[in-house]
Amino acid sequence: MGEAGKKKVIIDTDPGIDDAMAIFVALNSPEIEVIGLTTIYGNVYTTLATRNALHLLEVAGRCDVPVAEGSHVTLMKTTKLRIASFVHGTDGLGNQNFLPPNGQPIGQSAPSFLVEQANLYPGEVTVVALGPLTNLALAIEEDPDFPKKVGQIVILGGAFWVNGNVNPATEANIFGDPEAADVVFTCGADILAIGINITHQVILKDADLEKIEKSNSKFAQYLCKILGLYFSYHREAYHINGVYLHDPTTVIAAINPSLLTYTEGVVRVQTSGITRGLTVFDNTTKRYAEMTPWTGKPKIKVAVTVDSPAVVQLVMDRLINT
Ligand SMILES: O=c1[nH]cnc2c1ncn2[C@@H]1O[C@H](CO)[C@@H](O)[C@H]1O
Repeated sequence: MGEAGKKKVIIDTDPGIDDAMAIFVALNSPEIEVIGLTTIYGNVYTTLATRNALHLLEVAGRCDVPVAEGSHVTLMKTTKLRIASFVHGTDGLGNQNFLPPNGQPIGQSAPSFLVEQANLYPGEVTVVALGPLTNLALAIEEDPDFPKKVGQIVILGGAFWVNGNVNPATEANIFGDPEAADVVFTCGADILAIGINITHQVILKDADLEKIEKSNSKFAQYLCKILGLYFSYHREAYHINGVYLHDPTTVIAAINPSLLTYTEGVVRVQTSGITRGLTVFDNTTKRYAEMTPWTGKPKIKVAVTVDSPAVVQLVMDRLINT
């Protein structure tokens, strides 16, 4: 049943510790109605992403939210995937080995679910994409009018004007399926890309974790169990006493875009060579002498600044006050 006045949101997710935080923030945000989760590989394989999505909905007491399983392979049908279990644990949720969920995904595939919902509520569905963009590229393949029917796509992906987190060139979600990312970025939909140039400014610190530990909220209690591994990974890999809030920041961008600023231009994705997965932004101010692969492609919004304290505060509020 639709909830009047609320933005309808589908979260495409590969849970994932920061995905768990993002899903909880979304479920506890009165501005939006989460109408479904779709799953994808990235932090874990897709089968485990589906299991974790169902599990997180059970933890939240929200088994009414449908889960549609997504692609197990890239757009080019590659089965050789890069899975970030070294960031999230082999179970994707901090190596806690929770009991399997009771729920089941719906029969429909993630791309079909995305197409169906965009047709049901034209212009009204926001897709928050937290993993590689395969499901969205497949939705566009299934229905070429999907970009016109979807409301907005808010993407956690890319490293704009900064180094990547997989290698100096590329960010993990884009690296996961560069061909899909190039299809999505150039599809003509209203797209807001949140790259790690933004999310590396939004850090949940040790002191925030202590506040979460003291909270009695069910989300906070649960997150205490899974956040330890994420903190130790960041200490080791980035030498920081805190964790980057990649996925929660992206959900906040869908809820309250005024906490970020953005610029507009054309984004293409490098699909070969040592820079495979690189996101290259054309600000479209230069009139190049020749046609380029960017020429005539639709512009997207790319976030350039973020009010980090406000985002962290909002994430904390939504996790602690339940
Ligand atoms: O070092 C890393 N390698 C691969 N994936 C990472 C790393 N750090 C974070 N993430 C995961 O990739 C997305 C953001 O790029 C987030 O989902 C984050 O959890």
